[in-house]
Amino acid sequence: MKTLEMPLKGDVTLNLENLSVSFGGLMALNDVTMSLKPNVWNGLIGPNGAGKTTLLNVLSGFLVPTGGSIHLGDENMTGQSTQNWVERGILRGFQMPRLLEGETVFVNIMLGRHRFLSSGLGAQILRLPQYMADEKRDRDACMEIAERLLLGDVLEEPISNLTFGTRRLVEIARLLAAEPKIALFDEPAAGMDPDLRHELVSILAEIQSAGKITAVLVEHDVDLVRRLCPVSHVLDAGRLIAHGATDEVLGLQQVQQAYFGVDHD
Ligand SMILES: Nc1ncnc2c1ncn2[C@@H]1O[C@H](COP(=O)(O)OP(=O)(O)OP(=O)(O)O)[C@@H](O)[C@H]1O
Repeated sequence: MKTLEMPLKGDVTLNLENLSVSFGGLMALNDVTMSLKPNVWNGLIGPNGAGKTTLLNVLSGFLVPTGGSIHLGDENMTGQSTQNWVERGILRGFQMPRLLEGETVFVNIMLGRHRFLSSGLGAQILRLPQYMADEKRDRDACMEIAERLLLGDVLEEPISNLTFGTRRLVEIARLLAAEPKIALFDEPAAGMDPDLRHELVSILAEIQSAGKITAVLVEHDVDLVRRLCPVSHVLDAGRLIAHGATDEVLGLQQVQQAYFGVDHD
């Protein structure tokens, strides 16, 4: 099977400094400092309620932090809109896929290409050459991604006809179609049947080993984190309690205690 080419490089470091998010009195993130290096896949793990989804929300502009800062290279991204995050190639998936239910699989994947449209509305309506060239480029890119994500046979199906697992594949295809520099995955394989899950993990491993994008993977399955992420960050009750090489981090007593409830004393 053809390997997916991801043309953009995740060439900038995302630095989070003393990041906090509070909901009333609850600190969902508490003074979190971490660095996401270019082209590295980062596991983001921790028990339920640790703050993982909150962190993804902050890193995609869905939530404004109550304290601290985020810099993408030299650029201050703190509190920027979702559109600004998308324009910089920082893109996220959701635990529950957010798709246009009445539209086809192909139309949904094509939405990922929106940020590459260089021609205006007038050119689209008149189908001017620049628009036609953009459209062909985008259709070709989407076809390739759809084929690799096993969606070739359902391209014309409306989303409402699909199983949950296939919806998740469509959302991941849309994310990849947008050529992310930094991809934020929120338990991408959760809820999939074992065969589909196996396929998806192979595809993610292929993209990871190509080394062209940075990723954050929120995941409860530590074997999957071990396979895909050389580096991991562990949150517990909003605090970053460990980070470093995944195998080392998972072996730490503090992490075992927080994550698995295992006490070595
Ligand atoms: N919009 C909100 N309003 C109030 N509290 C919230 C909100 N979003 C999250 N929280 C709380 O913030 C804390 C962190 O939640 P978050 O969803 O980030 O955890 P998580 O690590 O992703 O958990 P899980 O693994 O269960 O998905 C939890 O106590 C949660 O109840």
